[in-house]
Amino acid sequence: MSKFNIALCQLSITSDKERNIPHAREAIEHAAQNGSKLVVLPEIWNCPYSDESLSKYAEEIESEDGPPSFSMLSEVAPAQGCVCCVFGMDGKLKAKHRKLHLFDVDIPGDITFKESDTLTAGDEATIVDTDVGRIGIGICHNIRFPELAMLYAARGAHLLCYPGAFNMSTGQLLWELMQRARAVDNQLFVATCSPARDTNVSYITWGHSTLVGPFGEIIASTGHEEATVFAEIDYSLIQFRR
Ligand SMILES: NC(=O)CC(=O)C(=O)O
Repeated sequence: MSKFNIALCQLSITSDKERNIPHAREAIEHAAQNGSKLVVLPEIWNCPYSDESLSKYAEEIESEDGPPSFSMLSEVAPAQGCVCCVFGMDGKLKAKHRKLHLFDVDIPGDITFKESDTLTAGDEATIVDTDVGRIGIGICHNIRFPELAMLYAARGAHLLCYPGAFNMSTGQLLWELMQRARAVDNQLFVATCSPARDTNVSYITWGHSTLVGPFGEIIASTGHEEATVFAEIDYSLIQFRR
């Protein structure tokens, strides 16, 4: 498929996992019913982005007793005929990306957050062939590392997908810049998807989920509220730009 529609579901996320999962499902169904063949969800879409939540809400995805987030994605992808990054249209998990560069930040008087207190970094790049092209996967902070995007480009990726949750400090400075830089460095598409902003939590996300084209051009974007960004990807533009 060299031309298709993508949806970036910038979801509102609460502390209630039992609400977050059906809420995400509804957004995926809405996106697919409006013609999207690839649906991207935010980083950590089933729980709040905080050190205390990460292990509490985590799921053992290999377990046989139906981890709820995993099961929902595996059911909805074939039911709606779409790829939910990275569940294929057959409902099978096509790839699993473990965040390579953890986000540890300490800006005095501004933001302190240390993912390495609760998470272990992955050690592999993740590139996956899907019905909607070859996709390189990164999670949030991974977008700051040009080498990873270059590696994906060298391996023939058409699109880089970064579910992410930049915050109010680094988001304003870097979110758009990083996406456009990775796209233009490598002349491919870059899609990002953030949670919607919630100002009542400790880690406030920037939002602005975006699709960028191979010349670094913004094709579609949104603000910080809950929204789905719909856009068309046309891979023939990649050749045209090179
Ligand atoms: N939350 C992240 O992983 C990254 C981020 O906010 C940043 O790099 O800035």
